[in-house]
Amino acid sequence: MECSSNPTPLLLCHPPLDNLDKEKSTVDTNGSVDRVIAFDPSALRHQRKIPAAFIWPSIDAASTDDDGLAVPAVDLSGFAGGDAAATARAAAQVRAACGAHGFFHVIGHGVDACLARDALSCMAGFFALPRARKLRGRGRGSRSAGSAMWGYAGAHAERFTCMLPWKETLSFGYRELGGDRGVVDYFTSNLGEEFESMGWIYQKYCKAMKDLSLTVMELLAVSLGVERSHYRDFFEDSSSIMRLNYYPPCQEPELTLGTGPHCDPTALTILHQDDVGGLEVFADGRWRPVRPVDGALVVNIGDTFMALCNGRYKSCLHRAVVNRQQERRSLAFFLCPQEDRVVRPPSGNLGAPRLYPDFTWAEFLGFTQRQYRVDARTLQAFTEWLGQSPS
Ligand SMILES: C=C1C[C@]23C[C@H]1CC[C@H]2[C@]1(C)CCC[C@@](C)(C(=O)O)[C@H]1[C@@H]3C(=O)O
Ligand SMILES: O=C(O)CCC(=O)C(=O)O
Ligand SMILES: [Fe+2]
Repeated sequence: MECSSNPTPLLLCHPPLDNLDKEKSTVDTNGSVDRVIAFDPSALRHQRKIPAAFIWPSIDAASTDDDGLAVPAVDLSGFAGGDAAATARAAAQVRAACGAHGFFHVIGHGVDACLARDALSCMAGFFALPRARKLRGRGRGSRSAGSAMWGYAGAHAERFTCMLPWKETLSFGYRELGGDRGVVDYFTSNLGEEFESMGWIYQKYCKAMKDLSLTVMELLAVSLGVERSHYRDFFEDSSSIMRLNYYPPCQEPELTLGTGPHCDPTALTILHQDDVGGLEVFADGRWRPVRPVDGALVVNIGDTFMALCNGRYKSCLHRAVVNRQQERRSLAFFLCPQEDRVVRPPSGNLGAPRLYPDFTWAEFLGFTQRQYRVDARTLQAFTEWLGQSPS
């Protein structure tokens, strides 16, 4: 199973790489472009055709093969309980999946089923609000790397001019700090006091995702033959991104995409998708659905982990398609290193030569916010750009 071949080596509506200034790579803004459209699904619903800005090249859109991707269901309960045979089995499953395409399901993960259900269902209340109200969720205050990404976005129309994704998102940062109510505060200060209970749901959900991602980090270490706590320790002070994705039904789903083809630049993604389906992975030269499995969460390796394991495990191209009939919801928790931590593989058995230079998450995040690449080369392009830039 190979995921590296590239269906569309395209760069989306952005300035060329050479125009980038390394000094500015850690700041949080994305040289914004003229706004072309306000994504309001309730108004767009009444139009027969979708606006041209949402149309993707036919090579990208709607080429789904029905052949679902084989993703193992990795049971974490035995591993977490210290069972040696269960650990060996889980590590072997993860090794095979991550060496091939980087996607697997986790079951027996210990995330409270009611919390997971509430986190998926309560986002409906937010996305049903009038657009002006949702825009209050744009976020304010934080100057940390990536904070330009925080808040509500309708089709990213304020960032891009063409090939817009057919989705609305609400994004916010997550960091485990004393007091642990950063998410609640984000909701109440940006959306209003009436969003406090929703804030608590995501506060608890993010904590559950952080704990789960550290468990997965331990399993990844075991599977790679690295000291068990190595990656867990690295991500203990992580500063992650939580994103709520809402994909409205679309009258011309074969012309557009909910999320365009990309590799997650982050370290690890835990995706909780509803039962509609839409996630697809580019493996063995075609787009293959990852079908929803009740109670399972989808985990995938991102570019930053690929660098942390010197390319042993793959960060694979994926996307989300939309459909005519049903809205779809997904929750993505992106585990990211603390901004200034240096990303480098552990010395020892992951071997030389090094495939990627040292970098920090702040540098890489800044790069991705200027360069959204609809191909599998983001990390490669970043590496080349770092090499070219004066240090
Ligand atoms: C660091 C990130 C940038 C994106 C959100 C997280 C992880 C994945 C990235 C993204 C989903 C890749 C596809 C394009 C994108 C613009 C999107 O459709 O949302 C990306 C995110 C982003 O830059 O906001
Ligand atoms: O919604 C999905 O299924 C995938 C979304 C995704 O890949 C992302 O947000 O990075
Ligand atoms: Fe993704």
